[in-house]
Amino acid sequence: MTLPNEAPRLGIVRQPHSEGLPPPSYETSGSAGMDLRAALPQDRQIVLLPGKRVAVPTGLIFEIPEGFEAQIRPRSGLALKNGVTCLNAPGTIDSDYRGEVKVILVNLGEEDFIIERGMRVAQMVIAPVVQVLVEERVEVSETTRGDGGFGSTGFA
Ligand SMILES: O=c1ccn([C@H]2C[C@H](O)[C@@H](COP(=O)(O)OP(=O)(O)OP(=O)(O)O)O2)c(=O)[nH]1
Ligand SMILES: [Mg+2]
Repeated sequence: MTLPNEAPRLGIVRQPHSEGLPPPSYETSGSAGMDLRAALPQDRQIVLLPGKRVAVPTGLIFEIPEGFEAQIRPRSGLALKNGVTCLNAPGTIDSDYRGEVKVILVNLGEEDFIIERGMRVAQMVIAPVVQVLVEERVEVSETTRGDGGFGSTGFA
């Protein structure tokens, strides 16, 4: 898939344990996310027991363009088939983070879940971020909603 040359650029630096794994890429031309792979040693699996969580290494360090973030989100197939999801979804990768990106998975299913090298465990969406100035005020403007929330408009 080819993107225009002026598209924002995500820099990736590999750590040794991700050598040989395919880099993140869009699976289809309209994909919002790029899948992230588990950078485990060939001979090491993670057995994620029901109810347990783990930080899965990706072996990747990112340089996210300024003004963007990376969101780490679950894959729906793993969620539906195995009950495995990202515990902190969406995980936030700050543009100034220079450590290894990890995927925090939790097993909400009933069976053990085996994670192997190269498995696509989550997806990452690059999204624009707006940083705001915080202003302390005496009051906020009136609205029709006011302080109604948490189901105040009904459910049907
Ligand atoms: O799923 C995730 C979430 C975060 N991070 C890394 C990148 C992110 O920039 C950093 C901090 O994440 P966050 O702000 O969510 O965690 P925190 O608990 O607030 O830590 P900190 O005090 O370092 O901000 O940790 C990951 O590798 N994977
Ligand atoms: Mg933080």
